[in-house]
Amino acid sequence: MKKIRINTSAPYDVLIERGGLGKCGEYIAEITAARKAAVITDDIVEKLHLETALESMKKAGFECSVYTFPNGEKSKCLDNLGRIYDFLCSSGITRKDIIVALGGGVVGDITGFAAASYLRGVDFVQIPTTLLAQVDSSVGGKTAIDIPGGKNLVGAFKQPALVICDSDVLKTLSDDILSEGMGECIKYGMIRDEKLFELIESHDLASIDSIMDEMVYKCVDIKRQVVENDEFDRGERMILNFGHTLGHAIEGWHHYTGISHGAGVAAGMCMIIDRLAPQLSERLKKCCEAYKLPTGSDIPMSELLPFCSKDKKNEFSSINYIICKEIGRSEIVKLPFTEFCRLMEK
Ligand SMILES: NC(=O)c1ccc[n+]([C@@H]2O[C@H](COP(=O)([O-])OP(=O)(O)OC[C@H]3O[C@@H](n4cnc5c(N)ncnc54)[C@H](O)[C@@H]3O)[C@@H](O)[C@H]2O)c1
Ligand SMILES: O=C(O)C(=O)C[C@@H](O)[C@H](O)[C@H](O)COP(=O)(O)O
Ligand SMILES: [Zn+2]
Repeated sequence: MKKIRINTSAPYDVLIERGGLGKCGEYIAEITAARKAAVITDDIVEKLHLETALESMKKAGFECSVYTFPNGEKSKCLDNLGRIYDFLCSSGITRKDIIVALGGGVVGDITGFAAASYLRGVDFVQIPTTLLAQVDSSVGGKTAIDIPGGKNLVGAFKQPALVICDSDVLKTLSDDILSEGMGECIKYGMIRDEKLFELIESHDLASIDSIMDEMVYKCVDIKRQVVENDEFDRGERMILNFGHTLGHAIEGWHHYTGISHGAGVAAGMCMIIDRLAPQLSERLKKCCEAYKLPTGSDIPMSELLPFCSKDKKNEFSSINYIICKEIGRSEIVKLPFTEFCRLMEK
């Protein structure tokens, strides 16, 4: 097993272990005195992996109640959040109990926000079951839901008490969902680590499993460094948003149904690189293509820019966007929003 300690305001470990799901009860028992656990998942993960998790948790002495919701980004919404609060309330969850998010980024983000707000805060554990969730959403404490006005506009910072990444669990992912996770992995290479980018570009969707644990470890470790330096996203952490200014806009334009987050990020990275660092375009696009990710979007820029006006990186009438001039090196650029629009519409 590999362990990465995340030294944020509330420090915790990320465990990376094949077969870790079957030991989750034991690991959770080590970090909490809780006896009651509220497990939140979606309907696909429920069928594939819930039983393994519950068996282990019950063996470790937890009394578990389970809430399942329909899979997909549409569930990361206010209505579903309300139903989660009702579930936590009817399950008798107290501040001393534990909430477990078993699923992809959607389960993790909404469960995390419920844990941040229910009773003004209950400890929670992330058991990420998609590649995207293992390398990104389960670590760092950003929790959120979407509202019609934009992506992740309502949320809180709430660090999990533990993260358990089991790469065996990723074997049940379809190629499409695996590919979406690669969007964020490519992002890490682009912003911080040329060697990681080289490792990724020397593989493809069919061969990526052979370097899965190494890749997950490297991505989580980059996220650790960035989040430890800027937990609350006021400076350096914004680099983790590379590709997201336009990516989130594409997701919003599609009403959170037509395109996944990881695919949106890939398209967003390619679009900004095309315009502002074209010398990197060919290499980035080739890498995205190897993982069957989009390298752009047909949506007119004029229809995407209104979504960018709601970006959380905005300050007054300026936007902070992320650019890489070289692979492995990123910078944050602050520009008046009108100037950003002019650059994007070129
Ligand atoms: N909080 C953060 O820092 C952060 C970082 C990146 C992304 N996100 C958010 O994460 C979300 C995207 O996460 P995602 O890509 O995991 O999407 P997701 O949670 O919707 O999962 C994608 C699909 O995979 C299915 N699935 C999950 N695990 C599976 C498994 N092991 N086998 C088979 N199917 C499985 C799900 O049921 C779903 O249909 C977005 O809402 C995005 O905004 C948050
Ligand atoms: O952890 C971060 O910081 C990130 O930006 C990671 C992103 O991959 C993730 O999609 C995040 O949820 C986006 O955050 P937001 O603040 O733009 O909503
Ligand atoms: Zn993301």
